[in-house]
Amino acid sequence: MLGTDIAIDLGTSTVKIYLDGKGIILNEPAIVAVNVETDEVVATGMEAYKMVGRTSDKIDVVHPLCNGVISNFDLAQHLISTYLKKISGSKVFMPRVVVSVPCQITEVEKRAVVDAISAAGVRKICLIEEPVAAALGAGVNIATPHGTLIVDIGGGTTDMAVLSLSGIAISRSIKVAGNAFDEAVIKYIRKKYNLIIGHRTAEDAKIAIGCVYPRKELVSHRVKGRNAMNGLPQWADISCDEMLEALIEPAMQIVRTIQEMLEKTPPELMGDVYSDGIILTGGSAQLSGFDTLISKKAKMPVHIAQDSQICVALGAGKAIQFIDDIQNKGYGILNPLSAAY
Ligand SMILES: Nc1ncnc2c1ncn2[C@@H]1O[C@H](COP(=O)(O)OP(=O)(O)OP(=O)(O)O)[C@@H](O)[C@H]1O
Repeated sequence: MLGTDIAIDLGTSTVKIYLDGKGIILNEPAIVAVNVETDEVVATGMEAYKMVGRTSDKIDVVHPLCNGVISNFDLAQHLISTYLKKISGSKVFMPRVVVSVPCQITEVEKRAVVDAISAAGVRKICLIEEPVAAALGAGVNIATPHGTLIVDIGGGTTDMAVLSLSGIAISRSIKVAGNAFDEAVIKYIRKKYNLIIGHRTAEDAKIAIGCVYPRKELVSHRVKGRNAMNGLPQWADISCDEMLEALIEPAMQIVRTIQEMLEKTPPELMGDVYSDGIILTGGSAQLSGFDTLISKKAKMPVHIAQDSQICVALGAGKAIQFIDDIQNKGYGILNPLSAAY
């Protein structure tokens, strides 16, 4: 195991780890449960995820990453060390690491990622911007002289970029993605039914029947919670049309950002983008109708990448081959686009 290279997609919702030569070997929630009185970690990952909305006052379930960046340094460090120990077992493990980060994060935010991973004991760290990793993971041939528009819709952020031979021609990152959709469902159900539901219930409903474009199937989903007026248990059967009403606003924020980025895209690259279309990656790209909505509004074809939720981790894994390009002892941004030339 000593000398192994790995890639980490340190996401807001999930952490994925790619082992060189093996593929994705870990895909777990980015969640930690903490005892608020003793500050002791009581559960990590899937175990902590099962506790969401079901804990006593003594336990706090925390997401150490918020909107794609580290918001609780100690817990992020704990999360990373736990997962690295999990994949290495009892073997000595000093990997070189490629880690994906949202585009447009600050130097301080990058430093936090590097420090949190370094503390787990690694030999070298290289960062890769999420849209670049997503493109590689989606199987885009970056060695051709072609403009590609990639939109990664994750849990905390939506990162998008037009990639060209020299790297990222233009990019945008907004804090609207899966978590914002869950919040929108919670708000809608509270307003319409006076019903308070938890985050997990909202996420389950979104995955079960959520859509951002009218669906043909007439399915419904039961959500259970607490009446906001009398505090008694209550349920409601939610339809796809209601989910559409709840989710359309955050979805349109993403669409407007794509349109605004297209307006600023250099004209030479627009032709490629218009003929090839947009590639969607990330877990939230699977939300029903997202491809159709974007295609109608941007007036171009839209394709959802295969295994969209693990594209960034797969692409960061493919970028391991460029790790020797970064010579410095600290960290550097990997740019496989320019490395290909
Ligand atoms: N079938 C589905 N339909 C709709 N949303 C889904 C589906 N499957 C997963 N999701 C959503 O995808 C999101 C997680 O996606 P992903 O793993 O790409 O994000 P992340 O890497 O953790 O976050 P980020 O890149 O923003 O830091 C969650 O909000 C989850 O609810």
